[in-house]
Amino acid sequence: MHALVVYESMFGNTRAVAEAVSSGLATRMTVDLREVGAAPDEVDDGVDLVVAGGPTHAFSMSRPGTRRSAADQSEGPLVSPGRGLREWIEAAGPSLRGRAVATFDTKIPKAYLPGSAARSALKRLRRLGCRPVAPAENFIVLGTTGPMSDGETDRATRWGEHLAGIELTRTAPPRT
Ligand SMILES: Cc1cc2nc3c(=O)[nH]c(=O)nc-3n(C[C@H](O)[C@H](O)[C@H](O)COP(=O)(O)O)c2cc1C
Repeated sequence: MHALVVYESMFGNTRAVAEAVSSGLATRMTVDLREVGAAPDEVDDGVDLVVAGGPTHAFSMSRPGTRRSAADQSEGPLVSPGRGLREWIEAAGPSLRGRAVATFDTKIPKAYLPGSAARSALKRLRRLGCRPVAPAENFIVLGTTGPMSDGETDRATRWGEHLAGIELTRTAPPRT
């Protein structure tokens, strides 16, 4: 079983979540972890599960303008200086059809900031003919540049373990 984990991150928080999810998946699967700029536009046939995550920007997945705004708020180079998750999903779309997928995001838990990159990504993936294996998952940051809320990376590892379990169960050959 093989998983592809694709993440977008401005300040490093979503990258930390993606690494933790990957370590959870790796308890039962081989894992290829890719920053979105280095993710393949043509997803290999051998990939059993695609997990995609990014930061919530303006209630959804990032856009060029929100990434420029993030760059203005950053003291150093961005983790994902190029394209975002939205653009990767569009590019990889044809090769994602029929795949098992799960999505996650990072976001600030404020009532005046509804919306979720993970939910938007899952909606788009479903329209492309993908098969979601879990609800969109949010991981909490305490401010725009972080840090992650206490315990969130551990929870991300457990979520990765959970996903690996779902996928293994669903694709296990029938008992004879
Ligand atoms: C331009 C911009 C817009 C944002 N909009 C939202 C939002 O609508 N809802 C939210 O919960 N967080 C929002 N945030 C906070 C991001 O979710 C936060 O920066 C991100 O989770 C940090 O992850 P990263 O270090 O991987 O980029 C926004 C951040 C930026 C820079």
